[in-house]
Amino acid sequence: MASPIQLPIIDISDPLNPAVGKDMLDAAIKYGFFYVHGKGSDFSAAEVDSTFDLSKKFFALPNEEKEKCRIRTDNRGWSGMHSEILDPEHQRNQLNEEKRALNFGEFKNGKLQQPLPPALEPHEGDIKHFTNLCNKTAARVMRLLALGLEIDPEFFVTRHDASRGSTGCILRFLYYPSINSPASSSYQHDIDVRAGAHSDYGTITLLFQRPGQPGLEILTADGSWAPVPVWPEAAAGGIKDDFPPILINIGDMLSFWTNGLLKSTIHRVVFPLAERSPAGTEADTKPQDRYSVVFFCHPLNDCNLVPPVPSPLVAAAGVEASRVGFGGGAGSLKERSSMTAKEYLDLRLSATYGEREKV
Ligand SMILES: O=C(O)CCC(=O)C(=O)O
Ligand SMILES: [Fe+2]
Repeated sequence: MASPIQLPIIDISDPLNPAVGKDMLDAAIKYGFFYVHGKGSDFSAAEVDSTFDLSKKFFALPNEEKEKCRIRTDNRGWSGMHSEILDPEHQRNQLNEEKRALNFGEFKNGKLQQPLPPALEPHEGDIKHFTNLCNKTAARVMRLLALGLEIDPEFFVTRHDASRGSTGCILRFLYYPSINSPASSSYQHDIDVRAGAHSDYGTITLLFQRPGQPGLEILTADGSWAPVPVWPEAAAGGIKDDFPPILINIGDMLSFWTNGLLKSTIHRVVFPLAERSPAGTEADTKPQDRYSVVFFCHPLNDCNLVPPVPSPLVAAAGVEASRVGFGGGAGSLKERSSMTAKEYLDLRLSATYGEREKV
């Protein structure tokens, strides 16, 4: 297995700094992944902590409670184990996709458009607040990417402005039980993963992780899997964050929209290496549950992704778009005169959740 990858950590406190935009763009082209410091983002450690507390509270509820908000075709709600197969070609064992998720969709007049279990109802405002912060920090990142691309810094922000219509944005709580939990006791490390290899569907994704709960890996250019540290070493120097830096990745839609210039990198979540040994042989290793909080950013539903982003860099890149938009069958940009964000997302979701309508 590859050693942990060292991704750049970017200070987004000034979202109109062109030099920072260039650094961010370089990382988006090279890795499709980078961190941003919590300092200079819109989040405080307390806001991140309390969101993880809420997630823990939700997943600890009895299943009958969670059943009330089971996920439907609109991609909102709770999914228990094995209801999402991200990598159907390679996953076959029952333990695959050993994760639980709760997806929150859009708010209208301050209200979520989906049922919540009673335990979460008093926290609807907190969830809205956290979603707003995600949108604000995403806007910083999008302004910087636009600067890097040498286009109007508001290009992406106006096309993601939820006050102008509906978007496919999702805030997601994830919970992966540890390897020692009864459900995962038949674990086989060569085929069992927590979340299968996939790329994200939207434009950018924000990922919040907890110290001591690693597991994310990205597929590198040489075809090996590289672990992505929760708290990268470089973060220790310079800016002192009080929660792990936020990991940002480019999704398929932004890759498609930039004609493949920005990279949508395949990633997965595994049981950390130290845990993948027979129980009892690694005395120091305490298997950990993993909680993560993810925000998938999507443009307005009717935003047209064709023609591509009007950047001289996109035009100059001349990427042949035969497989841009991995996984969704989006095909070549050249074959389509129009593709809205909603059409694109529907293509991706039907590939991942094909069976859900029958549940
Ligand atoms: O939990 C994680 O670290 C990543 C989750 C993820 O990649 C996803 O939900 O798309
Ligand atoms: Fe992902």
